[in-house]
Amino acid sequence: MGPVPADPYIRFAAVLAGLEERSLKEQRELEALRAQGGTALRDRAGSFMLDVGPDVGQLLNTLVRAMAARTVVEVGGSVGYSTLWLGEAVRATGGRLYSIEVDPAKQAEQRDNVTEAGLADVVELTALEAPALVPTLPGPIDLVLLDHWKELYVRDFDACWPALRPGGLVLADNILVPKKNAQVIAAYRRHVGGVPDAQSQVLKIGDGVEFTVKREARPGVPRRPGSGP
Ligand SMILES: C[S@@+](CC[C@H](N)C(=O)[O-])C[C@H]1O[C@@H](n2cnc3c(N)ncnc32)[C@H](O)[C@@H]1O
Repeated sequence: MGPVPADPYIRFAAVLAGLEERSLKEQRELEALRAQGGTALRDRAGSFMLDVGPDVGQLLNTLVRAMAARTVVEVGGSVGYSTLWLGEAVRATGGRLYSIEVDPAKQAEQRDNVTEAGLADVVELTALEAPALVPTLPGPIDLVLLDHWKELYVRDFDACWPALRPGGLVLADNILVPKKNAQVIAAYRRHVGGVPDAQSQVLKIGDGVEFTVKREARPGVPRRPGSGP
């Protein structure tokens, strides 16, 4: 590594660019494995970044800034691509990002990337799963990103929801792609659609992101039509 640039944004952008280059290469490898068929893809899938991509990454950064989010939870940090986008924004809001990654090899890479991007002081990396982490947080959560194994979305939505502030957001990635998750994603959307103070909408960005905002409590007022699937 050469001399560390003084401007924190340049450090962040340089690490991000390296990860985007790696992601493009990995997408070509993933396509080749998919074409091979059998278990080739399943056997190797755990070693890929599987990142949200630049459009969703930038959206995450914009939302944290626009909401002045101070407590942000990421479930599924991988090697740190979305972590960097969220982390750069919480540095601007004076907040803190809690990023969960349960794979030790990925978390080690994530730590290197977060440190190299100059974000180690605002990003807390943990292997505590969401139901264990949430009770330890210092205050209400402003924003949650769910981007881990899809069969855990319901469990971890339920872990975060009671701690989310009114007006807070849960974002769930991979709502439209890959199609192999369609059933488990449909079950997640049905679950969230049944939560009385939740209002959801899917955006066709990246692999499809469901936004779920926590509505303010208004006893006796029925849920808005069209909220949820
Ligand atoms: C799709 S990748 C995350 C990509 C990342 N958000 C990005 O944009 O770079 C999913 C990650 O979730 C992690 N994971 C699996 N189960 C988890 C759990 N219970 N809690 C947190 N992360 C988990 C996997 O190890 C994997 O690295």
